Amino acid sequence: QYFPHQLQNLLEKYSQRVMAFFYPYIQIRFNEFTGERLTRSEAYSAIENYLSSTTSMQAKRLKAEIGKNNQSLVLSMDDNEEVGDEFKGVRLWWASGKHGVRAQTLFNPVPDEKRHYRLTFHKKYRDLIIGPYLNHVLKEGKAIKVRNRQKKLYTNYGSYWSHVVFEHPATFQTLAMEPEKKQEIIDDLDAFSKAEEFYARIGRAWKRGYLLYGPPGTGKSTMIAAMANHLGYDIYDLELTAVRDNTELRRLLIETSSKSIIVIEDIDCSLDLTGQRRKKKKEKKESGEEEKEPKKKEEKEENENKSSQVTLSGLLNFIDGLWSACGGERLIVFTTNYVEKLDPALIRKGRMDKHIELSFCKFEAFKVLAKNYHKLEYHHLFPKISELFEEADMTPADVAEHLMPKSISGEATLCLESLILGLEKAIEEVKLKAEVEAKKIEESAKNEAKEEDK
Ligand SMILES: Nc1ncnc2c1ncn2[C@@H]1O[C@H](COP(=O)(O)OP(=O)(O)OP(=O)(O)O)[C@@H](O)[C@H]1O
Ligand SMILES: [Mg+2]
Repeated sequence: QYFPHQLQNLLEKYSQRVMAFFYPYIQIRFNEFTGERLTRSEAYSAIENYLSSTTSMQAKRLKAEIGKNNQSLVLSMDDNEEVGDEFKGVRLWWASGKHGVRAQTLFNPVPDEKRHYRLTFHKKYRDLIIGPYLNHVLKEGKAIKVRNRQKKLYTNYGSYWSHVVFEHPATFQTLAMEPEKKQEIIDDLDAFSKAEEFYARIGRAWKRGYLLYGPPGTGKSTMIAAMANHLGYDIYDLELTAVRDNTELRRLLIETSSKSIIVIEDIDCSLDLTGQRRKKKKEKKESGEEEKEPKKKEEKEENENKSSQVTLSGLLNFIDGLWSACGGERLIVFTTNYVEKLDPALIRKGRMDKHIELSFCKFEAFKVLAKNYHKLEYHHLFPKISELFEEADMTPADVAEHLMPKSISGEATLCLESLILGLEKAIEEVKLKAEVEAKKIEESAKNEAKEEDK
């Protein structure tokens, strides 16, 4: 009161400077609830996730909650705990705390405890921390959230998506495949999921197309599940035959969210996609030449078109058209049993970035299954099985069938013996078939010779 006003101001200013001199740290507070309407802050929850990965190692008092998928415990720092972190050699500290308790009222149903995180660091690293470090924290935190979130499986009934919780247990670890090939796919997926900046720089939509092909039971659908589990993406299983026309297709595809895999199974049979475009060309040609088609055929085509009018060009337009660019990070996966039947336009390079062949089980892939099913690293029957795999074509699905224990206490040896019988039978069948074929050819050759004689 006795101080002149100015003097008081001056004193405050200097005391702050003196403080700053002895206390060379900067503190930033991140409140849980922000804004006038007190919504939960995105930064706070990202930090919470980020810290959950490091705190469980460091902090001594933790809070545990059941995660959203009802399976795992999520650990976070308890109130008033502190943990350290390091970024490019710079030490910094995170502390959790409570503040400004406000009474809960009828109109203010926000919890009366308000939490915050406080970040402390030396002021000479101000630029490094406020820029790159906080960006890193937010990005990591969001990535962890995606990893922990519940994945969904969408299916279209007609023109609407409906979803169920996606809980397929398949992972790349349980997938039977040659190790190098598997690793190549995993690396490819990882590179894609981290390539946001790259795609932005080259000016392309952040998406990637895979074509999985191979005989039935070789693990195409299983691999899609493993991809979704690996990346934490949702799956949109698009049933093309239920989509009426291109407009509907476009609507469905616009409704898909980022971080998802759009799957079109059995692309060769889900539509007469392969034929339709050619048919149209033919029609044009024929009408140009003013040749009238027989009526019956026209009617038949009309009927076909009624059930589904999605065309190959409609699909292609989506794949590299504008819609695919709205909101990035999507994988598009086609599967087929007959790659050679597909229209070249659909699979030309640049459209489907990666072609993956899933094929018959070989010994390396079998070893993965033996490990999964029986925890076997080695067994005295392995050399024999290895030999048989050289000759036999058996799908992983069939091999898995043999390895499936027949009883709870199922013996590994029994399963392996059953597999050996199966492999021998497969080889036998191939030989028989070849013999029958040879006979047929022989006979037809004989017949031809006879006719020539006549
Ligand atoms: N490579 C594999 N690794 C592990 N299990 C496999 C593999 N391939 C097939 N299986 C097993 O066989 C079953 C059928 O496999 P899946 O449905 O993935 O085959 P697909 O290639 O999609 O066949 P289709 O062409 O008929 O759709 C699965 O339940 C899975 O357990
Ligand atoms: Mg399948």
